[in-house]
Amino acid sequence: MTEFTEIPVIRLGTRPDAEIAAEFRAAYGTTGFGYIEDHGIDPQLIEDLFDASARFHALPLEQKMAVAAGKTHRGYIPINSSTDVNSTLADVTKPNQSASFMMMREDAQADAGIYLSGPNRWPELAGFREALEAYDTAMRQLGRRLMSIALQAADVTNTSVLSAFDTPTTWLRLLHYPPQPERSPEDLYGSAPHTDFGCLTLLVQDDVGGLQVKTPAGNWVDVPRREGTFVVNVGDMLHRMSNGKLLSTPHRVINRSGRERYSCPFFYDPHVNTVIEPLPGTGTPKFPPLKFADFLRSELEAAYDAHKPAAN
Ligand SMILES: O=C(O)CCC(=O)C(=O)O
Ligand SMILES: [Fe+2]
Repeated sequence: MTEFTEIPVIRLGTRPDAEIAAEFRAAYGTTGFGYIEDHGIDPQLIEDLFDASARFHALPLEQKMAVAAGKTHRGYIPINSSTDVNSTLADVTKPNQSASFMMMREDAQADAGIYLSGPNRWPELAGFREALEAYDTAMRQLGRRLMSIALQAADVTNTSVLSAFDTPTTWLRLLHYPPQPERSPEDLYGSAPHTDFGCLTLLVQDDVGGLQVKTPAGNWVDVPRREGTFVVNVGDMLHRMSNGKLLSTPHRVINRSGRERYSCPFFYDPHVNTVIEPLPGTGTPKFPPLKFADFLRSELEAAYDAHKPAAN
């Protein structure tokens, strides 16, 4: 694998997809991360989202716990309630030092045949739901465009898998990282080393910093905010679909800035009942087929207290 020292920048705009796909292939075949600029998302939507996030996290704990996330993974996920024990990247024993609000796809009701389906849990906070829904709608379009580019980048010859994104699995996560004490233990993380488990992650963050990406040689490269861009990375499912051509790169967050840090990743994934396998055109399959729901269940049950089989 090729060592890297910085995160590449890819401009979308109105350039032909084939041109963008070539750059995508170069970036995601080596770093697995990129800054995507000229992406067409209205900056006002992002401003409103951060405003909604700050107002939510500032609520009294009791009000946040009133919308605590359960087995459908929607609502408030308090600090110290998830530990990346499945990580093969570090011996993770301490829970992540972050709290978050999770919005997923809005389903009228939970369907037993569709893992994680159900309605969102909304706090009583003026304009909150509206801000998240407007952002989610815009991001789905960008996610879809980037998925299509990613498939071209991986030489996929039959793109019928895109229909698995007609009813996508989406996760909009409003993360809050309190400052970690200067002298906190080495293995205490805002977010422990991990890879993302889905297809694409599109992240906006404030200017506090703390996100780092691991290089093949084991170095950690900082990924600071770059104005007007999203940090976009490939997850484990797209890695498999591309037959390993696009990389799902380990990353982590350590907030030793002394300041509060806010970030908002949007995860764009296929329907949970999709079978994930190397796609036509990508070569001799290096991965066996896998149902996305089965993979998600094992990941969430291992990491999140609310998903442990004994929890309700
Ligand atoms: O907060 C960040 O910058 C990254 C968060 C992250 O890696 C995740 O939620 O998967
Ligand atoms: Fe991540």
